[in-house]
Amino acid sequence: MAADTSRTSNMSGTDFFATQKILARTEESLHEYQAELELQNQALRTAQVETRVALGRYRALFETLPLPALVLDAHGLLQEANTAALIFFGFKQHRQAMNHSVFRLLGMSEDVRLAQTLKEVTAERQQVLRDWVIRDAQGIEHTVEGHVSVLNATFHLDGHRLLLLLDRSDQAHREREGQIFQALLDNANALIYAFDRDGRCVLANAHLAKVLERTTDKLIGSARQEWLNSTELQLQVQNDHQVFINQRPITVDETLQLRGGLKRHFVSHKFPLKDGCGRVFAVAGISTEVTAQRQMEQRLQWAMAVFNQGSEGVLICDERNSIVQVNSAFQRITGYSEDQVMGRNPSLMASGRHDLAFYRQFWHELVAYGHWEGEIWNRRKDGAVYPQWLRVSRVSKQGSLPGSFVGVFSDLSIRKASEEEIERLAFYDLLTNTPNRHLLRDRLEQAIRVGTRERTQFAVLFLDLDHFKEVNDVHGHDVGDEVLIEVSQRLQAALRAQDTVCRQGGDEFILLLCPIDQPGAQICVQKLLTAMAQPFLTTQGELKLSASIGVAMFPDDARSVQTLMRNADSAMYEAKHNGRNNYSFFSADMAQQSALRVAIERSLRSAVGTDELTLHFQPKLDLSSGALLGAEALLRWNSPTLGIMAPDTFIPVAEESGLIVPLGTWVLEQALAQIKAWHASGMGWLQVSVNVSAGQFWKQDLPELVANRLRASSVPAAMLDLELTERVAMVNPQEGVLICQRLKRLGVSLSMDDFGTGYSSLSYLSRLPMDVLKIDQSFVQRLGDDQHDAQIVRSVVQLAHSLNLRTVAEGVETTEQHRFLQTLGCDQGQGYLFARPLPASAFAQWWQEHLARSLLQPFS
Ligand SMILES: Nc1nc2c(ncn2[C@@H]2O[C@@H]3COP(=O)(O)O[C@H]4[C@@H](O)[C@H](n5cnc6c(=O)[nH]c(N)nc65)O[C@@H]4COP(=O)(O)O[C@H]3[C@H]2O)c(=O)[nH]1
Repeated sequence: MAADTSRTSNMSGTDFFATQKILARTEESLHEYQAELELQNQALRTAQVETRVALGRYRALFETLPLPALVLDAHGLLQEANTAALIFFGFKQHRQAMNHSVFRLLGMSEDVRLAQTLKEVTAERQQVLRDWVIRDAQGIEHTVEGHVSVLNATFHLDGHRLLLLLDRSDQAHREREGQIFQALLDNANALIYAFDRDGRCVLANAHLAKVLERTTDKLIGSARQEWLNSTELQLQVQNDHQVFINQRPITVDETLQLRGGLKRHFVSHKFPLKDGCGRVFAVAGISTEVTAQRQMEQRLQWAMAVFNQGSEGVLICDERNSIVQVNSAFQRITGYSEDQVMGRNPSLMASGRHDLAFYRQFWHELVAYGHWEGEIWNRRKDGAVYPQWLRVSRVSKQGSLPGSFVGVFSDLSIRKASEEEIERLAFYDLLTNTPNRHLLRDRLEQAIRVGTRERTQFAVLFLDLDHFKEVNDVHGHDVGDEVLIEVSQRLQAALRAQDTVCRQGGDEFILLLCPIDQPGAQICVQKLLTAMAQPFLTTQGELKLSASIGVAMFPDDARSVQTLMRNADSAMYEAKHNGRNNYSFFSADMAQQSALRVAIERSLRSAVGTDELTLHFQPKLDLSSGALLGAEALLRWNSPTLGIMAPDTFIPVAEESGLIVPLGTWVLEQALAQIKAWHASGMGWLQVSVNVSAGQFWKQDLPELVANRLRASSVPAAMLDLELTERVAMVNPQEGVLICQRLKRLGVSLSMDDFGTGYSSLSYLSRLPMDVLKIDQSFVQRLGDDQHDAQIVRSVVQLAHSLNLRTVAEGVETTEQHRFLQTLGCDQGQGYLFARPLPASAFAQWWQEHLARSLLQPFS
């Protein structure tokens, strides 16, 4: 300025003024410039303030960013790091972070990607590194997004990169959860689903879609009635409803049966799905298929039913032989409940009947062959020992399943009892419980085998009680049974244990004394007769009995069962014949008689209906007037092989063999034919008596037969008289009375033959509708000699008359007898004195002569 002023003093005024002017303008300009400069300074200061404010704001912004932010140079060295970044990477101070390599911070694994990104990023194009897993200072992994951008010049950081790390861990976590959930859904073997309040499907997994043969998309939003039947639908809706209402999970059994398909079973766990406000918006379910289990359970149930309902007991033991299971039959048979045997050894039921060797063998077979079967005796809980049929099998260990023993058994006691009962019925006499003839036969065969081998002797005894039938008739069958039981006991008591007492039927016993010789047998027989002679005490009082015994010895008398029996029978016959209460050893004579009986039976069988058989007739006369009142038809047999056979010989054989029935019918027909023939020949009607034996009376419908033959012959019934011995009707008195009454109703006459020889009950006799009593010839023939017999005949006559019966005396041989009988009041007589039995023609002649005689001289 001073330089300018000196220059101005040397100048002209104009110049001066000019200069002054210039100076003034310059000053003015300077002022303006200064003002402008002032303004500019002002603006600059303002700008600086603004910049500082902006920088501060940005700094603050940078600092307060909630995510780590790093400013990197082109080499990846840290230039700036906000507080979040410092914390994240563990820097205490800003200084520490400076020039730190970002690669070292973020881990080598992401080097390449980061380096590439730092290179490729431009101002125009930000780069994002996704799914970047980095670790913070604590080593915790974070899934981040790295946003990389280029900073512009404004920040005086040209070419620097800003790296923002956005933590996406939560999102990644959620996404992973979602993926896991989806994977679970897709891979679950259960049905997973959810239904809203309207019953629409809001969730369905792949398995459900597969089961329903639909896609998941189609299932979502659809209603389940589209695939469920009404029953299943109702149940599922109910279940869901329960969850909606109670808001608590439930576990239920559900089924699903698609059309035509198998019914599938599920166990469904259902639970409520709630929204953020706790409201249930759907019910979800996880249904696990249990079809196989249910089928298994069903099979198990069936198996258990079979297990428990069978009649055989079952027990299962584990490897240590402890009981692990038993069935109902086991409990029923053994009496032990399940609790009482669980864990116990089956030996608790051992009976003690088997020795150690038995059980050793049992275990040996079970272990060696895996099976044992046989009869074993065990003890029930009540102590009773009983037989079982037991099958035990060893079940080998299978995988994790331990081995076991399975025992199946049946109670043999009932079977054994029935077998014993059957044996008893088959081989024992029910009344006396002694062996019957079948068992005796068996024992006899055995005795023959032993006797033959060991050359020993034995005896077969036939024992028959004398007049036993009368015990039955008089005292009833119950008393008869009492006596038979007592007899069998006495016989057994009198003999040795190895001897056999067999009731053959009726009052016949067969005894096998083995071994024994003849003198020994004789002693035994005496003992037996003595035993029988003791009085029998019955409910009806004391009874006296005797027996007749026949003995056959092995091997002297016979070597076969049949012959031994037959010979003992013959000997017994002989004993009876010899006066009862007696015994007889078999002899050759008896063998002949026995053979004769066989021959008679054989010949008689072929004689019926031939002229070998004829009828003879013996008259019956009125003892006072001598008038012919009737005739008795008596059978005669002239056998071409055996000769003339007496009725007393062949009638018993006919009775024993049953031949008496056809034979008796033939006699009846012949007698009726003869009556008719005599009537036809002009001799008038004559009553003819026909003998009827027990076989005829009981083994057929006699009244029916008689009615039939009377009708066929047209003979008046009154012309026929039937002679029955008192024993015949008394076999069964009640029934006998009925049969006699039926016969009487036919109009025939009935005579009681051989009266006095039996032991009739008079009370029954009085009920029999008889017309005539025939006094046995044994009484008649002793008349005059024996006062006692005379007394009997008198009593019989009186009895007969009191019963309104006529009397006929048989076997009248002498005039003394005739007279005596007359004095005794007997009505009629029959005997050699009047006539022998005559053939029909001879009888007709006798009849005519008798008529003529009686006309000429009255009977005396
Ligand atoms: N000692 C002697 N005997 C006399 C006299 N008068 C008759 N007799 C015999 O005495 C038996 C009488 O017959 P019964 O007592 O019915 O006894 C009969 C009868 O029980 C039975 N009988 C005969 N014929 C038949 C028949 O057709 N059917 C049946 N079931 N039995 C018959 O055979 C038995 C024996 O008959 P017979 O030998 O003909 O024997 C006859 C007869 O010949 C006499 O004065 N003295």
